[in-house]
Amino acid sequence: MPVTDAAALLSITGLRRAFYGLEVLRGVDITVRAGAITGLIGPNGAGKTTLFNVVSGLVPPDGGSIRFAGRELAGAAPEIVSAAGLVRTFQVARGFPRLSVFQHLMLYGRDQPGESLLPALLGSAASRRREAELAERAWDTARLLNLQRVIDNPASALSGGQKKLLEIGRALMAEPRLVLLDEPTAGVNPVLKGEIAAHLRALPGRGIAVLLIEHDMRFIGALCDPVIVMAEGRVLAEGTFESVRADARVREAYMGVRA
Ligand SMILES: Nc1ncnc2c1ncn2[C@@H]1O[C@H](COP(=O)(O)OP(=O)(O)OP(=O)(O)O)[C@@H](O)[C@H]1O
Repeated sequence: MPVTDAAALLSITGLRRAFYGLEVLRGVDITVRAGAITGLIGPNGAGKTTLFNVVSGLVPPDGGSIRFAGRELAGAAPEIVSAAGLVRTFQVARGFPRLSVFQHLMLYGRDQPGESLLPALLGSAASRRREAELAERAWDTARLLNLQRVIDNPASALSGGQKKLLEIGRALMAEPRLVLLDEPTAGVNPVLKGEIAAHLRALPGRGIAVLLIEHDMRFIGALCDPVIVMAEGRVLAEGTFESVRADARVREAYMGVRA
């Protein structure tokens, strides 16, 4: 019987998924606490992105449990998962290059279950109120991520780092309790990495827990506690950054795979 952790927001147990007979997730057990920024690391091909794909409902699991905020979400469709407050970002930011930052934020805020197009088209007082609330939230999100100065610029005109921030903003507009961030600093310069870290550090204080995949160990070390290490479709180690870094099994898993 697994020990239940009172502060567990997300409890994944025995999660399995294979592609064409190749087992990519081989019984993953992970607990994510509310109020924490949890790091997920591991060599290429360990199964980290697949784990995000399964947890966010894009890929159904072959077996196992995903309990989030007291609900079983294994196999649930992506919109059910995000409506439950579990929202993800992608390695390569998605979106519409010609839409402005503001339009992006509004779009993803509006893209919520229960949001019907009809009242918006009819222009009822309730839908106007909802639009005004959304606009306020979009501005709040832009300010939180220091995107307010570029709020009217098209997404295509943003720097690589700003695109990453917009991807995070998109997730925040869904009012999540947990965000899954897939390589939030990939391709970003060191100064902006520091800025992204500072923005992420503010999220637990707003009631948003974070689980992030990242290859930049300095970023992980500065931001994440605990750190979970995956290798070959399983969790290999978990603890503080210092403890997993000192773990011989972790060193071995990385050896020769990535400097
Ligand atoms: N839809 C799919 N069809 C077939 N194989 C897949 C699919 N998705 C993932 N895989 C395979 O699963 C394995 C794990 O990939 P995954 O992207 O989850 O690893 P990762 O730990 O995120 O690696 P990286 O750090 O390089 O992003 C890889 O061998 C990959 O080719």
